[in-house]
Amino acid sequence: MVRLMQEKENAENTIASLQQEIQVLSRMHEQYHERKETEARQMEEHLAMRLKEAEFLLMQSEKKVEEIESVSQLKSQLWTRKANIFQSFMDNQKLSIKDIRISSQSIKQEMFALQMKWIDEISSIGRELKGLVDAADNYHKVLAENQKLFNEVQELKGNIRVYCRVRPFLPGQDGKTTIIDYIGENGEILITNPFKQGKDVCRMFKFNKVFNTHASQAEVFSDIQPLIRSVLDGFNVCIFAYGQTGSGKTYTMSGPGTSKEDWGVNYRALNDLFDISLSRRNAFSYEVGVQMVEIYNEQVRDLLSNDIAQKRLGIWSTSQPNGLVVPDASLHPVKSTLDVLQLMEIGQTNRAVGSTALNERSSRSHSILTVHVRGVDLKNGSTSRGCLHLIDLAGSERKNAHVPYRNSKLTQVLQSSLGGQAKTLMFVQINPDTGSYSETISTLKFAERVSGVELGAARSNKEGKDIKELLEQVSSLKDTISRKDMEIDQLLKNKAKSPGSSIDRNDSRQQIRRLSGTGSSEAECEDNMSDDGCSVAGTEYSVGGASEATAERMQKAPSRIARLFHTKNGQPANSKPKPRESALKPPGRTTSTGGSQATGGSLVKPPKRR
Ligand SMILES: Nc1ncnc2c1ncn2[C@@H]1O[C@H](COP(=O)(O)OP(=O)(O)OP(=O)(O)O)[C@@H](O)[C@H]1O
Repeated sequence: MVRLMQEKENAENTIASLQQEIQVLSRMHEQYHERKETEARQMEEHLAMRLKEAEFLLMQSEKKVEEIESVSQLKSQLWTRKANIFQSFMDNQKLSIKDIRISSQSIKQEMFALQMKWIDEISSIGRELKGLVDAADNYHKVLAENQKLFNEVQELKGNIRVYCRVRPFLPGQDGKTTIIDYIGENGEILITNPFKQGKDVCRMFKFNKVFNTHASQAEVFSDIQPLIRSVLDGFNVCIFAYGQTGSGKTYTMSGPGTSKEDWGVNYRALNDLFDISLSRRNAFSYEVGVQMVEIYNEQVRDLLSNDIAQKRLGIWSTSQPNGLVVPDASLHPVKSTLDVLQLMEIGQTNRAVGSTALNERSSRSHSILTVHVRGVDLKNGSTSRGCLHLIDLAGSERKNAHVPYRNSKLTQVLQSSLGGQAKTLMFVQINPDTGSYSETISTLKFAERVSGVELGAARSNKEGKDIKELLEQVSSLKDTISRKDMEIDQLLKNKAKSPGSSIDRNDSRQQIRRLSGTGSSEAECEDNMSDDGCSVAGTEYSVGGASEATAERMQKAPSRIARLFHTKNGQPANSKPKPRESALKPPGRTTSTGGSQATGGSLVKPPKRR
């Protein structure tokens, strides 16, 4: 029993401990269960969230799939369209290539037909060309004939032409009264004396043409164009404006501005010169050179020289064979109007540099632009030389009273262009203001005298082949003569030294010359020269190698010019000079002094003795 009791007790202890264990285990189980539930809940929540996210992502991917599907659909449509376009382009290209092939075939056929036609035409042109060559042979003859006729017309118009231009009143001079009463169609101009009344109040002048105040620059130039043509035909032409200060000389010669409408005679003349030379380029080749000098206080200065402090330039009595009257002034070759304009600008600048008061100086000095033109006839090789003087004169009232015109440097420089060989155009500029009445009348009187002077027919400086040969012969003869002269002098000296000799020097010289057949006697020469009032006996009038006709002209021109300026001094101008010795006078007689003393033109010659 005890044992049983013991066992019972043990069993009861075991049961109690087991119960305790069961309790502990059940508590642990409950805790575990609770924890698992909590975890399961958390997991559930987490899974629910993930589910939502997955659903969202799914939705988005579905959207994207839709988008991609629509884009790819669009792209595929685009590509299909492009493929269609490309296909149609290719089809078109194929068609065009077919067309091109067809047309190239037809062009080839046309070309072949054309070639055949050309061959026919070329052979017929060849025949026509032959005819043209024959006609071209005649062209030169017709051209020469034309030039002759043209010059005859020019001669009929006279080789000194005087155009009068009336300056309008300037802005601000509206109330002023004009002294111009009437301007006629045929060059008449009637001037009223504002200080007189009754009869003799008006005075009529007549010139080749009178331009009224409204005349445009182009109108004024239109009558001058033929003169410019003459320069290219080998004539010397001189254009200048004369008038009191402020009467419009510069306006007429240079123009008031640089626009084409404003261009004065200078620019228009040069433009025409180059235009005409261009139009003749198939028949003639021209070389053009320019000199520009200024005459101030009777000194000649080169306005185109680099050396500003130029020395006084010498003037040649007769122009040299190259046509230069002032050979030491620089000569600049030019090819276009622009070249000349640039040189003129340099000239103006040099004028300004050399002057302290430019305005004062420019209205007291003359500036002379000389354009030298040498032409060669491409067909027969003959040459011509012409020069164009464009002159900006000093104001007429500013001229130095004690320098007579015929002795002035201006007339010496212009000798070859005022003589019988030249064509001269003078613009008489007048101011319509009553205050300028007396100056205007004296200007018009001078111009009237100038327009009455007859210069004779102008001649061109042409040297044909035969003339060239003659010139060569003449120059070799002149050499022979000068050698003989030296021999004669030597012989005479020897004779004079030998005792008992009493030879009349002139007689023996004439005898020897007669024997050698070298022309006129010296006595005759001296007679003629003194009779003509020429105090520069022994002056050489011939240009090296001038023909007889030229020599004759050279003799006449000086006298005419002397008369021109003679009349200016109020003396009669209608007596004709006696013929002088031949121009081919032996150089042994020549005592040419060069510079201003030598006299190729009568511009330095004293008036004829009466
Ligand atoms: N035909 C014209 N029409 C309009 N204005 C003119 C005309 N002629 C001259 N003039 C004007 O008159 C003024 C004087 O002219 P310009 O300078 O040409 O005279 P000038 O005779 O050359 O004088 P100078 O002897 O001082 O050089 C200028 O203002 C010019 O523009």
